[in-house]
Amino acid sequence: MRKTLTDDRRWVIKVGSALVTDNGQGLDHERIRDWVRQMVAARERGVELVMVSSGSVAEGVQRLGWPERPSALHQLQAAAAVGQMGLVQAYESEFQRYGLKTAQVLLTHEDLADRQRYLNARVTLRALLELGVIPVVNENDTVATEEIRFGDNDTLAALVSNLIEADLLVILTDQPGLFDRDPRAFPEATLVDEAAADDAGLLAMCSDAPGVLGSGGMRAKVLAARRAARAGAATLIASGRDTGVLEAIATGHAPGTLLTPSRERLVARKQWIAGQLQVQGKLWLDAGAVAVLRDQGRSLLAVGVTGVEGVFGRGDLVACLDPQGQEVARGLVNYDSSAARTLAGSSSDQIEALLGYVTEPELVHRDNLVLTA
Ligand SMILES: Nc1ncnc2c1ncn2[C@@H]1O[C@H](COP(=O)(O)OP(=O)(O)O)[C@@H](O)[C@H]1O
Ligand SMILES: N[C@@H](CCC(=O)OP(=O)(O)O)C(=O)O
Repeated sequence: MRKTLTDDRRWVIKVGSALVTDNGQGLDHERIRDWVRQMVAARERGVELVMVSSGSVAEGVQRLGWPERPSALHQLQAAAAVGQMGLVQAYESEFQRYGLKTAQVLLTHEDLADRQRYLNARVTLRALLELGVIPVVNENDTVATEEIRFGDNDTLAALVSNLIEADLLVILTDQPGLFDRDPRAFPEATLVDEAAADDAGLLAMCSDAPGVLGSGGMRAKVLAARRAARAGAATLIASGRDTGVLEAIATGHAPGTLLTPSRERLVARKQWIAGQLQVQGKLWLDAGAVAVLRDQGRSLLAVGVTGVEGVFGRGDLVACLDPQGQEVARGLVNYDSSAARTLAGSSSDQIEALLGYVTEPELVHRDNLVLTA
């Protein structure tokens, strides 16, 4: 029996490019009007809402009269700047019909990687919710270069869910939900009704390829559900083409695929660590270290480290890999990369003799360590 979502009080609703722009033909005002109507109804039942809307590039391409989506970054950035105007205009005027205000929030990966800016974004979003304003979030595509992009708004929506501690992330897309195989290639694929967000089998069901206008495909949505689950949120993947999909959530008959959290909600600081997209280095662990991290929630000591990769400073984010190279955890490291190389394999009481100083007895303290596998 599926968990009902009727008690969820804070939702993030993400809509994909193909939906918002009627498959790239231009903003689908009718559909936007219908989502807004349903969101307003949810608000009246006491739900707080943040929207994450894609579509700036697809809308910009259409407005500029280009025959297809360009591949050059500067053209994508220009298209995003043009299309974003259309997006905010559409949401603002639809919500205005109900006397509600919207706020444009454009975020980059760097904004959320930096702890101070992350906290600022959190305060702002929460202030907007308190003011009864609907934040409409997108990636700040005009300044985000290839290396620092989220790339897909599913990831961004999951991080926004973490920022506002949402109960529910709704990902509206052009499919009725997650199928056991890509329905574009396998018409006989069947819809998954409910699963644990961290179920390892889910990723194998997804092809990486997005639709013509999307960017992350179903894989990005499953990964987003995992990220949201770490902060305690469930994710519903459903068709934005179904009329009444948001109303159905409120009445307990949500269509689509529900991916539920199976672990305890991480504390806020650990959510931020888990939400980071880029690591500065890697620590290879022996099997014993993997076991104590995973099963006993202990700190990582240098004695369990067999190799160090990358150049990083004290306080940077590093990934911890098992002997097969699979990431098992990530955390903020207490020693820089050259000190970590010196300490690898040694016990904590040797730190002073090896380095001439001791900052901490652990390489990564458990308060700064998050299991990711
Ligand atoms: N197992 C799967 N179940 C459903 N859709 C899948 C699956 N694997 C791949 N896909 C594809 O993912 C696409 C949705 O991703 P994407 O185009 O990025 O959407 P959006 O623009 O809404 O973010 C679908 O059109 C579908 O063809
Ligand atoms: N920031 C980009 C988002 C691209 C994107 O993630 O698209 P989608 O996979 O349709 O959600 C835009 O607005 O075009």
